[in-house]
Amino acid sequence: MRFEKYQGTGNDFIIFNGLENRLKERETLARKVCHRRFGIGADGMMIVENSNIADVRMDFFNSDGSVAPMCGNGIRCFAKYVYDNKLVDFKNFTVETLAGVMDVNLVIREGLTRLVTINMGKPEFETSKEDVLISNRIINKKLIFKEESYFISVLKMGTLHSVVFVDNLQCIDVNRQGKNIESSPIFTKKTNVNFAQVIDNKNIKVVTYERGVGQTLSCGTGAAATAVVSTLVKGTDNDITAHVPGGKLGIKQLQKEVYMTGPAELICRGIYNF
Ligand SMILES: N[C@H](CCC[C@H](N)C(=O)O)C(=O)O
Repeated sequence: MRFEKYQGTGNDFIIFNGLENRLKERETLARKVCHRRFGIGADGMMIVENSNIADVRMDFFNSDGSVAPMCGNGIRCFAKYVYDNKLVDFKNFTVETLAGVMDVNLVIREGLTRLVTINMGKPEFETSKEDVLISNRIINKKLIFKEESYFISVLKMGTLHSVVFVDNLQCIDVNRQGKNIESSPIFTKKTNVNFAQVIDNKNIKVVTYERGVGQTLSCGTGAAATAVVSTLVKGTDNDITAHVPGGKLGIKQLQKEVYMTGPAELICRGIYNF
């Protein structure tokens, strides 16, 4: 099967075209193709499918094979893939995801996609019992996970995110502490975890421990969720830069909707034996 591998601020993905291959056992395929030794290696896998409500549909899988409703870095790479492979004719189009229909806009320079802007929609602070057991609204609440206390905010930005602001990210063991929160029993289907630090009114730092993946170099929906909490709890600007280990993402909040702008790059393409 033909594949293309992309990265967006260091979050990397394998993309298959479901329109040319009827892909079965997709969760198994995701686990195998994302494996860093026995597969091609990636944080996630996306499959292009037809949609009745948008120009195209994106099915997203974490590297452990679990399905996730949305992926911010992934949808930027997905948008570049469908445009460059002429599956859509315009640089502004819609993508159906399990989190709803997203508007994407490609910034093309010298015929190449340089940046992609995604309207991620509105953040949801009211979480259901389906996601969080203890309360349906957690904003800057002190909670204890494995005897360590955190001021945590929980929201849906396409997918479920927990945000913890700290004074110094250097003091956080992202893998250990991220895992403790990600797999806490208060989250019925686990959570993505973002540790963040305010640099100034227009810049924040974010490091993410992703549900179903582990620590990544970047998480687009996580950066967006963190920017929203930063404005709410820390009073930072509505238009900021999120500095992630793999690069930078622009996050703008406008009339309650959240727009993310960032890069999407083709790494390679080839044939995957499955
Ligand atoms: N890396 C993605 C988030 C994937 C979310 C997934 N890990 C989940 O289980 O929700 C992003 O750039 O937004």
